[in-house]
Amino acid sequence: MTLKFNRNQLRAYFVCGTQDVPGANLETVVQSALDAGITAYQYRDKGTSQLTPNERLALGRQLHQRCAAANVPFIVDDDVELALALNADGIHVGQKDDRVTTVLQRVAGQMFVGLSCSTLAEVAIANQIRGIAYIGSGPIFPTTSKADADPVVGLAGLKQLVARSQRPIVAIGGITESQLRPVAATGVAGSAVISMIARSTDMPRTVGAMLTATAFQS
Ligand SMILES: Cc1ncc(COP(=O)(O)OP(=O)(O)O)c(N)n1
Ligand SMILES: Cc1ncsc1CCOP(=O)(O)O
Ligand SMILES: [Mg+2]
Repeated sequence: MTLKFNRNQLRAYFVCGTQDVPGANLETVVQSALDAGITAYQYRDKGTSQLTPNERLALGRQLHQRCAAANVPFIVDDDVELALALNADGIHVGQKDDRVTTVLQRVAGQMFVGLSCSTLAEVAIANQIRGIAYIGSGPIFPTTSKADADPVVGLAGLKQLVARSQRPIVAIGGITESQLRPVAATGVAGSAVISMIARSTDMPRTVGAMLTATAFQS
């Protein structure tokens, strides 16, 4: 049985793959983040990842087990067949991935679906599609973690997207601890980050700051 979506899962959303933690063990990093209190984990293994498809599947099984033990949703990025093979709790797709309507039909209610929207036009279209659980919007600030990132949205742009969206929005892209409160003040349900957690020297403090910033959002 997969975990059902609720917007509080977006409060401290960790996105990470092997490419983001060179020289480290992704399982160890994710377990530390779970112990620190993340509310969602997205398995986004791509780009310079050196894993074979079978290795990616095997690692995904291990990561899902760790998330399940912590009652934290395990979300797969992009790859519908991998998400189904892992019985993931959710999948996240972007505007350049499989069409979200196709993904919704393919997963047929087996998992929740998140969609990337970085413009008002994309949000308006998403509002018309039944079944989308949440929206990921960004990059809010410049990022070095995604080579093909869209233009920077900024806090003012994010506020406009929140006002237009009928689904909860999680902000992503270049978010640092000093920006958590200004990001939360736009009305988003939370922040999704790679570097801020993956490179943290004090994960309990970092994740705690994410949770504190969104403490009174729900
Ligand atoms: C929570 C969240 N928001 C946005 C993204 C970006 O997705 P996408 O635009 O498909 O880009 P890639 O991550 O696939 O490079 C995300 N992954 N998660
Ligand atoms: C996956 C993704 N989508 C938009 S920006 C981004 C990268 C976020 O990484 P970081 O938190 O290190 O900027
Ligand atoms: Mg994608």
